[in-house]
Amino acid sequence: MVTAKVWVLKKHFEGFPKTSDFEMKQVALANLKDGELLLESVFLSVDPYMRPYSKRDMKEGDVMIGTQVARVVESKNPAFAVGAFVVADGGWRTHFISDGKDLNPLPPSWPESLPRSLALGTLGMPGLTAYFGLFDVCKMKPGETVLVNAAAGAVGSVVGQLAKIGGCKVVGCAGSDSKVAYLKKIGFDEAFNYRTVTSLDEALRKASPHGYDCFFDNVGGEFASIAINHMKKYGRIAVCGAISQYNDTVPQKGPYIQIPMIFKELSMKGFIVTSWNNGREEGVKALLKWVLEGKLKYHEQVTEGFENMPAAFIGMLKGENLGKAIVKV
Ligand SMILES: NC(=O)C1=CN([C@@H]2O[C@H](COP(=O)(O)OP(=O)(O)OC[C@H]3O[C@@H](n4cnc5c(N)ncnc54)[C@H](OP(=O)(O)O)[C@@H]3O)[C@@H](O)[C@H]2O)C=CC1
Ligand SMILES: CCCCC/C=C\CC(=O)/C=C/C=C/C=C/[C@@H](O)CCCC(=O)O
Repeated sequence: MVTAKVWVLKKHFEGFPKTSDFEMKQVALANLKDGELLLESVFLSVDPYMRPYSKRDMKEGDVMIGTQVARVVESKNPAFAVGAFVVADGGWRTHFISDGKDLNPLPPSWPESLPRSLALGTLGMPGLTAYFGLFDVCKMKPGETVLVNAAAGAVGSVVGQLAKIGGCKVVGCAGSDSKVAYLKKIGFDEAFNYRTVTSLDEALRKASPHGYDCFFDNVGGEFASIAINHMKKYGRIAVCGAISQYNDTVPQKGPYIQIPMIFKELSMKGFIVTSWNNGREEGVKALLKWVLEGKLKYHEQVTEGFENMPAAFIGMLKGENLGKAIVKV
């Protein structure tokens, strides 16, 4: 009998999550039934969505939601051989049983040169978010100017590079000078540290005096309220996330956006990447091609040890990650 370690939400978050909000437990797994398979997590993802989704979708005592790259260790399901790797949404668990229905197999042709953890980042949900958000929501065109915040993160760093591949000028912001240096290294035309500039308004104007055609918003809040005034006429805003608001105990009250929306005749669209689940294969194929061509660089913030999942999650929310935050079991 296999005993899994799991992390449960001991107490709903109030403001920033604390390690005391989590509790590690041990769960004895039953023997496999026909059609089932036993999976062992190899890499686990920590993502911003877990913060707001935990409030909406979880009750105290539930196993934390999340995804992983897992290896098949035992199988009574002919579609999955022992040793195969899959992306699963098994939550924060070291081992779990699946009936095979909600698993995304990694292609057997996965290049040996690439870490399988990329299936949680650049070649997975965050990378697909950038891909579909930029091409289908922003509808960027060559020669345009693209703005992206949280630009050194899992989604933002892909957005900026895809925009460069698409022939655009790219402006990004991040929360440290080292992240800003990384952005310039991977090809951003302009980048600034939003925490240290004296004026966001001035920084946005200096980076692109004629404004922005596309704004890929990962942050929301005050930044978005200022950035909207720098949009060009007929600009497009892809509302991807609002991480500056996820940990609010009292909702922020921003300026109202109707005047610039009307005056500049802007388009603003919120989106969730799972709406493109049918396009997953197309997206991963395109992203993989660019990675193998060296046009799409990736960086992973790897935390070692299942016991460190809460710390990795909290660290990501506080900006301690460069690129995709993952936990290596
Ligand atoms: N709509 C969708 O389907 C999806 C939406 N998302 C959203 O995209 C955004 C980025 O996700 P992801 O790339 O996975 O995460 P990241 O890898 O970018 O990590 C989160 C980053 O957000 C930044 N951040 C945290 N707090 C603040 C704040 N108060 N103000 C400004 N920046 C902040 C930090 O970077 P910094 O150093 O720059 O502060 C931190 O590193 C999130 O809002 C997420 O919810 C992600 C996936 C799918
Ligand atoms: C409850 C309010 C939510 C407000 C918006 C918050 C966050 C947006 C966001 O970050 C959404 C992310 C969605 C991610 C979905 C991930 C998993 O469902 C599946 C990913 C597994 C995979 O296919 O790789």
